[in-house]
Amino acid sequence: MSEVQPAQPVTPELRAWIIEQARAGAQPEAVLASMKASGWREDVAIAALEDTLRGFLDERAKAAQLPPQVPVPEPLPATDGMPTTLRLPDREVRVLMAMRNPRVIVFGGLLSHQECDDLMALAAKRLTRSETVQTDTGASEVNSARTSQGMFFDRGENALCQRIEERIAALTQWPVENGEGLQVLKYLPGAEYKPHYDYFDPAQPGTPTILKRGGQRVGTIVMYLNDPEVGGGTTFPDVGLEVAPVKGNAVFFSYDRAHPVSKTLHGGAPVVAGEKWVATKWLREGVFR
Ligand SMILES: O=C(O)CCC(=O)C(=O)O
Ligand SMILES: [Fe+2]
Repeated sequence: MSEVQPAQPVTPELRAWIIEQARAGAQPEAVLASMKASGWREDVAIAALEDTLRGFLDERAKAAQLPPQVPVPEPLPATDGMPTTLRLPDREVRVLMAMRNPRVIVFGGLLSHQECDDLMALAAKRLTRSETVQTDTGASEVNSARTSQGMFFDRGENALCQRIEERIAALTQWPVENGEGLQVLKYLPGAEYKPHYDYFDPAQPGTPTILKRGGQRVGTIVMYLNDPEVGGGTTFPDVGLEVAPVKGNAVFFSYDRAHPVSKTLHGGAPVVAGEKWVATKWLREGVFR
């Protein structure tokens, strides 16, 4: 049982001193040690440090014009130890790799091979040269950085889309209603998707219009529907990561700020041999209608 102690007030002088220490490059352990040496209880000192530094960083982020930090989907439990398998209501999914910054998780067997084949067959009839949202006007356009063919399903358009959407909602603990419809892309040899961010650039004039429908994108899941023979990995150039496109597997990543500090620059590497098919699911901050 912990003793009840009188509250120790975090005075403006103490806050100023903490910030001064941080600016001078003092290690948190050293700051904590000096606070303890001058009579602070450790738990109270930690809370005072956290609170002061968070406030300081929030102000600096605003001054640096960083977009606000927003909640993001998170598939793994916050408990210690990474699970190797996630038991979703309708399927067991393997965890193959996880990275903290940027948040990237690779899943094994998110889709069955049958589901991949069925999704490709449904999409094949409707493929057209890929378009991306043009952020200066909000309209769609053919973009030379994307040499794939693509199509969009509406959310819940058919039983297969519904099943995949519900599985992804369970995986990411993010409501089905906050998801865009699935996008399917097909790349032929030589085709690629040059590195880009999936969030909408806050500096572009068309972005406020796009954000009226569900807010920012905060997470992406790219599902691999087939095995290209060579090439076609999903690259994250800021951290030198490339995810192998393996049928049924998927890569998840999230971005809590619509800014390059998210380190979520990513692209589809050129396909060297064979075809590459993916289904992409984007998750929004709010309800996407
Ligand atoms: O094809 C890939 O590996 C990446 C696809 C992608 O970045 C997207 O659909 O936004
Ligand atoms: Fe992307």
